[in-house]
Amino acid sequence: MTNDYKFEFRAYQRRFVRSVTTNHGNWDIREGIILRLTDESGKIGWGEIAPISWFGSETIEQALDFCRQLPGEITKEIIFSIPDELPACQFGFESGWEMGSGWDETNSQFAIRNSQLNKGDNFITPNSCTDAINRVSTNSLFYSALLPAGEAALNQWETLWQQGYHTFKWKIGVYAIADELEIFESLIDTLPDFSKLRLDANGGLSYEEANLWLRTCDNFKANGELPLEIEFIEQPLPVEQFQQMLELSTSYQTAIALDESVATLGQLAACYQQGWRGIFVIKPGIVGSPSRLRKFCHQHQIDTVFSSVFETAIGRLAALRLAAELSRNNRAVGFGIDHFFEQEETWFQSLWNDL
Ligand SMILES: O=C(O)CCC(=O)c1ccccc1C(=O)O
Ligand SMILES: [Mg+2]
Repeated sequence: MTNDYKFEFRAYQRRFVRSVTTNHGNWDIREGIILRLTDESGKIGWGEIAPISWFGSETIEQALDFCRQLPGEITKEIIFSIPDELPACQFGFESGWEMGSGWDETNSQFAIRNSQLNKGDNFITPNSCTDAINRVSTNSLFYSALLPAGEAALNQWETLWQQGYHTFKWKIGVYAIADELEIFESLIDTLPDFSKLRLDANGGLSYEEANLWLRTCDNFKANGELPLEIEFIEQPLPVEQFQQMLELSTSYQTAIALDESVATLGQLAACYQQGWRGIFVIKPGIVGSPSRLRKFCHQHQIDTVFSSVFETAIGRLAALRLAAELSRNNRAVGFGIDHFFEQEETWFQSLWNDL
């Protein structure tokens, strides 16, 4: 058998049920690429390329250009030599290969802890990805749910709590800090005991604001009145201010998680080299090559939180597989279903029906 795979791809655009609001503004439509690799024995692997250029990955146009210049038949060598400038492509192609003909190879190399993905699972359709997700999910992972920014969080957590979420993430740095601190106090007062709260600033705080948030969180903790835990503040400062975040991480009790700063594997390695031993948010969809991510995580026992890039079921399965395999410290994964897309059942059929 040769090393050749038939390569097909389709670009997609999907509207979020609800707009995602961060300190960068509103995000309404997810654009990405679904790819299919078929080997000579007919084994199929689906992959997803879901870039977030404002977060440090390639743009959707760069990813499309890359796909368009490839021939209709590609090799494993091509898949494993995609340049680092295209991290979402590295993820999409490599995980597509793993799901198809690389499935046995990667599963024997890296036993999937508790995930109960069946050997012989045949991912003929994305629906089978969704089935597999349910098996990975219910068996080994806790989920964090994303709350809407601002006051809307106060009305949203309860529904999510009833759905079984106990860890919540709330975006900060979106509105004036005085207003957000006030909402924060109400949120803390109303969240049930033993819930966990993550605050994500998306790099949108000033140094003074970051200190104020950390001090406020530390005070809540010191007062001991919190049966709820503030798990961490995520990416308080812009990527360029790494040294300040390093300093903040040693000055406060409240933990800091880097996200934008470690968007790609190269950045992650650089932050580790420069002494970061706090939490690393890993978004597999844009971090780059899964095999190199595995190698890094096995070599350096870093504290990780795995997180979605709001991909569809195809990228989500590959990302959750990595999370189940590489997560430590039992931290909830940021793959809440809060911003799911419209027309979940039919979009794929219409995307691929001309093949
Ligand atoms: O991490 C999570 O809990 C949910 C995912 C999330 O917040 C996110 C999703 C897409 C782009 C950026 C981010 C972010 O963490 O800032
Ligand atoms: Mg984040």
